Amino acid sequence: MTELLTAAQMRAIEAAAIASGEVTGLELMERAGRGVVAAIFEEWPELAPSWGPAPKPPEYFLQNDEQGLHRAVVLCGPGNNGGDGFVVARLLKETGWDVEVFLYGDAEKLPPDARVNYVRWVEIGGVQSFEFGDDVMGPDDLTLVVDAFFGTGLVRPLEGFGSLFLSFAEERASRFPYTKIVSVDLPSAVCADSGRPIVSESFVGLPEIAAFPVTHAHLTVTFHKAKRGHYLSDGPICCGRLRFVDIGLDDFDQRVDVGQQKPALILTHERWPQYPSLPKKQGHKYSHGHALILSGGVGKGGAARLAARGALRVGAGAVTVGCPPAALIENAAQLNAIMLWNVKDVAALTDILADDRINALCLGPGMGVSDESRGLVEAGLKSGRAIVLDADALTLIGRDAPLFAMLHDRCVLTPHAGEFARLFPDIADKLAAPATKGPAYSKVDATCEAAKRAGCVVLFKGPDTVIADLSGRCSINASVYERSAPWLATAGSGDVLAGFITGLLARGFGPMQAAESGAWLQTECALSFGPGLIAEDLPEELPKVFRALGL
Ligand SMILES: NC(=O)C1=CN([C@@H]2O[C@H](COP(=O)(O)OP(=O)(O)OC[C@H]3O[C@@H](n4cnc5c(N)ncnc54)[C@H](OP(=O)(O)O)[C@@H]3O)[C@@H](O)[C@H]2O)[C@@H](O)CC1
Ligand SMILES: [K+]
Repeated sequence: MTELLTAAQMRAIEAAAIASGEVTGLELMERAGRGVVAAIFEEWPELAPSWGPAPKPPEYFLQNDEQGLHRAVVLCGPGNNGGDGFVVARLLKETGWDVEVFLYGDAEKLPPDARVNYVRWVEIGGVQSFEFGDDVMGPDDLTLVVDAFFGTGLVRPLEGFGSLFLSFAEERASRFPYTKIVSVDLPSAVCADSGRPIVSESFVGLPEIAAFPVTHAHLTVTFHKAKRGHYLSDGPICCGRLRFVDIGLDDFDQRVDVGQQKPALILTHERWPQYPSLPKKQGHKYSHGHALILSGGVGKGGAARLAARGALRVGAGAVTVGCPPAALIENAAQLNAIMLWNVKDVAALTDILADDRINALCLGPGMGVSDESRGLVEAGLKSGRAIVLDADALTLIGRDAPLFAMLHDRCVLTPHAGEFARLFPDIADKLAAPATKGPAYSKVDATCEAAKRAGCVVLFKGPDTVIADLSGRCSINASVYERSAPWLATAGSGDVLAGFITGLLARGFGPMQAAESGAWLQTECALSFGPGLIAEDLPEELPKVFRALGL
């Protein structure tokens, strides 16, 4: 599990490192720029000089005989991101590249370290001036555009020639696939905390992110640790691929008070040793819990059956589908290892819940939004059991304040964006409002606020699934970059996720752990199966995923 930083946290870590006297800002900037160049050569070895993938010391570069090998345009902004750009420009030039640099800002006002690197650059190359009408990207042989306009300091929309330059770069890369765009730290115009483009009022109302002046990089190279914006919202689309450069700040993470806000964690393979309870080691079926999934009526049972299969595969000792009497035959024809009970009404459910071996419930998939369904949700909540509320149950809770008020700390809500907006309309409005200044309100902020209000775990679905509990703990299961699994967008995959979480609750996982693990496993199953996946495949892929995890 890795912590995702906000811009403020990154600044605090950098400040602590500099205050310690162990490193200077200038050294950090040099490491950053050097790391960007090394990452470019690792990403595209054909761009690397013949002596290897990483830059060698400058004195070596200056003697090389590979002049004019490639051409780069480096876009430098008015702060330290721009300073990194000057370092990159210098190193590329010393490697034998033709390099043109543009400065968006006033050289006299650059912060001290950026200013030093500006001066170092102008000793070996010029800073171009911009005239409207110029083709600033130059001849067609452009290999690389380095976007060093803004990083963690972005607070306002990019305007004037700054936004024009990004459009030029985008246009060039779209015409010539060999022209690569590399963003330093973050794609300029993307907010470090939210992943949302910071847009000017004049763009408000335009639906497409493509219409905004924002970099869609092929590669983004960031420093120390990922920022939230790399994983949230449009961040991943704008970053392209993401590489990390170690600039020697690890020792300072712990020495910094990163403020009141708890860190957001990104779910990774490393977390699995924390859940030793996942493999079954001993015990009989009921010692691994009994999950009850309520189903809809005739012809509406598919969603609950998918959830039940997910709960069983993830390891619940016993799983039962409860359905109205008319749907018993339909369900019986489809289920074997999963038990089937007649839950004809609220009284029947209350009777069943007298059996305290039933320790986890799943309500919502295919359930309908009738008064009867409302009664079942109320009975489920009253029982105090660990409970996953999905789909129709979320609709019911969203329109019924007394039901909402019954949510408790053993509940997990699993809304997609539409359901989230029905449950938390004011929070959804804040998230949907155009981000005109940074740091912008993020999906992490929205999910944490929702969890606090609901008093339980909220899992807000998407490629950037955010999971939060009422204590402020928050994690992101990102199905982006190397974990991108767009084929997960298939009917029923949400029902299986609800089933995974319910099964894990039955296994004794806490609500937050169950939600995190369920979401992570769902992506792993999708990645393991690959394109062509349908919801039924997800539970069947779990044994393979468990084997790969060594469970
Ligand atoms: N932290 C670290 O450890 C390391 C950080 N490093 C690098 O430093 C970068 C952060 O540098 P940074 O703080 O100077 O911010 P940056 O993004 O260059 O913005 C500069 C200033 O521009 C302004 N401004 C904002 N938006 C604007 C707009 N739309 N249009 C016009 N102006 C705008 C705003 O200033 P303001 O005008 O509000 O006073 C802002 O402060 C980081 O991303 C990384 O690349 C590395 O060197 C290695 C170690
Ligand atoms: K940038």
